[in-house]
Amino acid sequence: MVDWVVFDDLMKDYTMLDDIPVTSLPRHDDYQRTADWLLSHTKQRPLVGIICGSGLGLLADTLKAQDSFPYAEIPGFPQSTVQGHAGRLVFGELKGRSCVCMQGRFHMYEGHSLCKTTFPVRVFKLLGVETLIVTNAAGSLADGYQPGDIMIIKDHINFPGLSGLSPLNGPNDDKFGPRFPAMSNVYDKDLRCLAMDIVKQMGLSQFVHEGVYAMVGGPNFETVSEAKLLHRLGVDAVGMSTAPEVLVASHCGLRVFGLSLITNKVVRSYDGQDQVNHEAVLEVSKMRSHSLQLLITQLVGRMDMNNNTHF
Ligand SMILES: O=P(O)(O)O[C@@H]1C[C@H](O)[C@@H](CO)O1
Ligand SMILES: Nc1nc2[nH]cnc2c(=O)[nH]1
Repeated sequence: MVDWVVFDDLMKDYTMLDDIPVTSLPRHDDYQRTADWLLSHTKQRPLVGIICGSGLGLLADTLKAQDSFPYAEIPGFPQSTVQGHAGRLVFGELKGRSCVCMQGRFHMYEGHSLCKTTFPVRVFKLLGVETLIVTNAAGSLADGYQPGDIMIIKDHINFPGLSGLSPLNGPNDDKFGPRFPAMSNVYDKDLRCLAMDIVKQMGLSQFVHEGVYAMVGGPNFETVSEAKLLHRLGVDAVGMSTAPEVLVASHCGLRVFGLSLITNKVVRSYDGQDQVNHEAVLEVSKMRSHSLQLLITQLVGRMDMNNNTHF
């Protein structure tokens, strides 16, 4: 079993762009062992996996017939350290459909390697999950977005990925997916259309957009010049997560749907006193998390199942 304390110790001498010590990367058996432990501790057989972003963990509390496990009790699972991320894996039903929900995710800025931040996604795959729903808190660049709005993610720009930081670095495990996965249609179009339909029926169209999410490394928020750059590049919302999870999910054939909750406008002017902070991010997440929960619940209830790619 992968021992994350020993793993972190081994990794500390390596910058992420240097040679990663291949022998210390998690292997298929490590993911399988964690999945087998979970399958032997719950009767749920989830087809949908959900990753809750900052302040968005309340969704997990709405699952029916729950079995929940603190990350610390799950063999091989990493631990989360960020406020607003409870650190529990919750199994249960939404609209009668079996789901597994990460109440708290892992971020690169916590000091985790990317294969560690995405460890749960491959465990989901081995549990039988077919569709991954990712959520996050994000700052908006797009004109017309307001704090409290929801963005259906159409595509992403993975800045760490563009500079060589990928959870898929190292030998490829063909049991999970191909060496060179395509990413051109990574956010499932049918699910995006279905979500827009639900949004209209819920009367939320005014608050919901479709746009491009960019992942930056964090943990700092953007300088004004960085914000201007992101805006010019066509980024609608920026955050510090999601892209690596989506990459690993797509690599192993999971269908992906993503939502950003806009918690703040990214400051793009030197005038004014506006300063974003994590507490404000959590506050706004809580304010709108109910609409986000309803949207996800409806989506899970209406999505078709058993139709994704298997390797
Ligand atoms: O886990 P997510 O991406 O929702 O968390 C966002 C990005 C940072 O971790 C944090 C900043 O407030 O919120
Ligand atoms: N990078 C980044 N992440 C966020 N998460 C929530 N708000 C923000 C933001 O403004 N910038």
